[in-house]
Amino acid sequence: MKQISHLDNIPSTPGKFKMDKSPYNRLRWHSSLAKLTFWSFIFLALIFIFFFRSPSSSTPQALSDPSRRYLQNYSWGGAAWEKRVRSSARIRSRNGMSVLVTGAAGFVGTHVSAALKRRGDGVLGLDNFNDYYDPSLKRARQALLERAGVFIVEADINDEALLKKLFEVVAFTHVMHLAAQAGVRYAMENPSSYVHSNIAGLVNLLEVCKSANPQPAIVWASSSSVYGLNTKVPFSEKDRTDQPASLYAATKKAGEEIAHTYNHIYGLSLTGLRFFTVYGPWGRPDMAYFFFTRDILKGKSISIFEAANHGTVARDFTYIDDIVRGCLAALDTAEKSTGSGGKKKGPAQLRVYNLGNTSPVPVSDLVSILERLLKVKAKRNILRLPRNGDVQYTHANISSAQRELGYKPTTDLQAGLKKFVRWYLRFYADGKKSGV
Ligand SMILES: O=C(O)[C@H]1O[C@H](OP(=O)(O)OP(=O)(O)OC[C@H]2O[C@@H](n3ccc(=O)[nH]c3=O)[C@H](O)[C@@H]2O)[C@H](O)[C@@H](O)[C@@H]1O
Repeated sequence: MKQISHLDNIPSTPGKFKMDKSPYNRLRWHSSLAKLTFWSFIFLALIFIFFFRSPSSSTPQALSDPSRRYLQNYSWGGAAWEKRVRSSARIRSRNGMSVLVTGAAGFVGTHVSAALKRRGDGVLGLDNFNDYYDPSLKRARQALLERAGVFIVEADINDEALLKKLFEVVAFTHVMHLAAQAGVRYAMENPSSYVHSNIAGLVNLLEVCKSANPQPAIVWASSSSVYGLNTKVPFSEKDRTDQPASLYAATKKAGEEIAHTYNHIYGLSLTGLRFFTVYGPWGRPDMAYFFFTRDILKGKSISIFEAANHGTVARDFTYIDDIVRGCLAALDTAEKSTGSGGKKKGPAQLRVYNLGNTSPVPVSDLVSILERLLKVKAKRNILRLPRNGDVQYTHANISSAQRELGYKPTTDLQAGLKKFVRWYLRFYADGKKSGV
């Protein structure tokens, strides 16, 4: 009876479940309700399992699939957010430009953003702060830029809605596209992250740029790695680039072809810059000069690669300030896109330049310079160059950049590493940051 009195408290529902006052019917109604509750529970449980456990659901997949882990739900939008975006992108000098810098919390992105801001250009940063390397270094760069008045929007270049919104809020004249999955050897560990950022992300960005009105001019980071197995040195832009040695190089090469397509069809002005092993303060901890420094200081042995028959492995190491000057010159000489409003009005500029130092240095010499600067002897472990994407030698011919951008590198490896080491020791001085 207690149960019946309990049922009495259930509000009457119209139609099928209309209550009858007889005790017998009440019992029957009770059993129907119990069944209904039971089956509703099963139904809800199935829905829960379908949406929250199925492989197509975004939450678990975002965790298990490394290529999706950057597409988190970043919060953006709203009046205050738009105000910050506008203020960061506001031009403060005569003839200045308004630049969207992707990968702004990255090594090159931070330096380029700061340099643009210093001369009065409007700069808005974009970065997904992924954990390919220690995100706290990216956060420290972000803090540096914030003090300079550059706001970094936290989002992935694959986020179409966000990119569209940014172009609605600001009529960017230029895009400096530096967001990418970098690193040659990591491509064997996480290939999909290269496709996600360097191909899908690039296409998404170009799609939004081609529809923007006005269309911006785009300067973006390609790589010396596109020369791959090319043996003709120094590497000139006209040399073959159809033998990439790593998936990373292949995605950068694909980027150059994709750039051609968007230039051809939509009139986007596009300049690709082939960077040669860029190093310096605020650099990337996944690069050899950086982790050699860390490991030498820790007394850990370092692996130095050599080619067959003790062949020298060398790089055309290029100092960050030289690269920044090259990037700014590429932006300054970029012509307008010609497809604004959806109709291409004529051929648009399509360029590619080597930005190197023109003086390759063997990796073993790099280590000797570090030993002198750190005043610590390295524990050298000489290894045969693994077959994981590395090439033996890079050397840039920079005559095109010299002629057309006025590019002239001025910092040699000794001077550049001195600045890097000074920064490194100061940045990690408190012993709290690991350097990785
Ligand atoms: O300029 C480029 O195209 C590329 O430069 C670097 O790639 P990489 O030149 O391979 O730079 P590191 O990874 O710093 O290697 C520098 C040199 O040290 C050597 N190395 C690397 C790691 C190691 O443990 N031992 C070692 O001897 C490599 O073989 C290479 O010759 C960047 O990581 C790429 O993102 C960039 O696109």
